[in-house]
Amino acid sequence: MPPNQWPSNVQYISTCSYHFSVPKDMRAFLADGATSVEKTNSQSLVVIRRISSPTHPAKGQFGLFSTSKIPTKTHIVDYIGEIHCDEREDSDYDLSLYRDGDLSVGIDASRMGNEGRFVNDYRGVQDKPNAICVDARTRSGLTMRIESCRTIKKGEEILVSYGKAWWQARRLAE
Ligand SMILES: C[S@@+](CC[C@H](N)C(=O)[O-])C[C@H]1O[C@@H](n2cnc3c(N)ncnc32)[C@H](O)[C@@H]1O
Repeated sequence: MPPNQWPSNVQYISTCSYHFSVPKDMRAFLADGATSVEKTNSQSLVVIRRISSPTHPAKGQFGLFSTSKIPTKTHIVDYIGEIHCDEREDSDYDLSLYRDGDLSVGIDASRMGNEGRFVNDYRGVQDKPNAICVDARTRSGLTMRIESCRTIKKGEEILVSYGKAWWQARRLAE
């Protein structure tokens, strides 16, 4: 069941979907170790909320907020979406998962995803991120996780760094 505030034009999924642009051998590598659908605790640790703070640079959009105190180094939620190898220049929901020479693998949550797609960048909100994106081999294969990098208070927004390259690419496109 999609959580509250879920947009009707985006498919809610709980495991990544593979786009046909992922070559067969790459797909086998990424899915290596996948056994069954991994149960996530996403709905208990985070909630999607509209941002109302007038000073927040993403005011009016949505963000991800903690529902309870989260200790440091805790797996908060997976970043789930469409695993692809084609260009997604127009997507603001595309994270890099893996690179093998010229082949780059991303997770794009613009058309399908889970709560992870609502994580905002810390820039303009606070001095440092309180969470990080890490790749991990889990029972779903190679995935991207959002983990706390310090204790997060109940009700705090979960904020990562998208990386300088992510912002530079968008500035150049403007
Ligand atoms: C992965 S989405 C995050 C969720 C998004 N806020 C939403 O409501 O769907 C990335 C987009 O969020 C916005 N965003 C995230 N962090 C931001 C920040 N620090 N400053 C300005 N905009 C931000 C930008 O519009 C960016 O393209």
